[in-house]
Amino acid sequence: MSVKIHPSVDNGVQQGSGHFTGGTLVCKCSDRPVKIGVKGDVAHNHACGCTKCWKPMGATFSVVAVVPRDNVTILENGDKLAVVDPSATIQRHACTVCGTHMFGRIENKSHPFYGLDFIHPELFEESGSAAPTFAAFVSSVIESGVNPDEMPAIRARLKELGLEPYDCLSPPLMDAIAAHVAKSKAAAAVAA
Ligand SMILES: N[C@@H](CCC(=O)N[C@@H](CS)C(=O)NCC(=O)O)C(=O)O
Ligand SMILES: [Zn+2]
Ligand SMILES: [Zn+2]
Repeated sequence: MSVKIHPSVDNGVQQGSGHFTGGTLVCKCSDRPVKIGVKGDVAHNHACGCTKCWKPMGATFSVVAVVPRDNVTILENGDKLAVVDPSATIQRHACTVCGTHMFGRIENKSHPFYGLDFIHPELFEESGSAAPTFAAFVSSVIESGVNPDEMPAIRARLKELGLEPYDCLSPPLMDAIAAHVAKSKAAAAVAA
């Protein structure tokens, strides 16, 4: 049985054009779709295996990337949006009709990723945005019902696709989080 990761990578990872200038994310509704404008290219695009990130039907992983929050605008039918879990760090604004997550926003100003919104590049009407480069929260797919015995094949497939698997985030992102924490602690010590 072939291992399915996500429809946008199962036939090979499509590289970005390198000059994507932005586009429109569109939900799955045929009537009054939600449209979100995004300026510029995405960064840190990756497959995420966590239970919270939105996945299309049949996908084991989500594909999710970040963009500066100031580059994200609700263009059409924003009245259909609602936050999935207001208690979550990432406030995922989803279409209440089709369930598609349109953007996830961090409102906690002291969070290491404050200022970035999480989006799903497969929802772009336009092609060419930067490709995924790693896989995060890989072990978490077990929480969604994947048999632990399948994990070696899933990790092998991710590696074959060039998506290095990590059970948390990639080393550069973990380093960025730790650097933010260290800086905050140093600032708190000076203020004390
Ligand atoms: N094992 C957990 C991991 C959840 C998790 O920590 N997800 C990461 C990656 S998206 C995160 O930053 N979550 C913050 C949030 O969901 O608000 C799950 O699968 O539910
Ligand atoms: Zn919708
Ligand atoms: Zn996730």
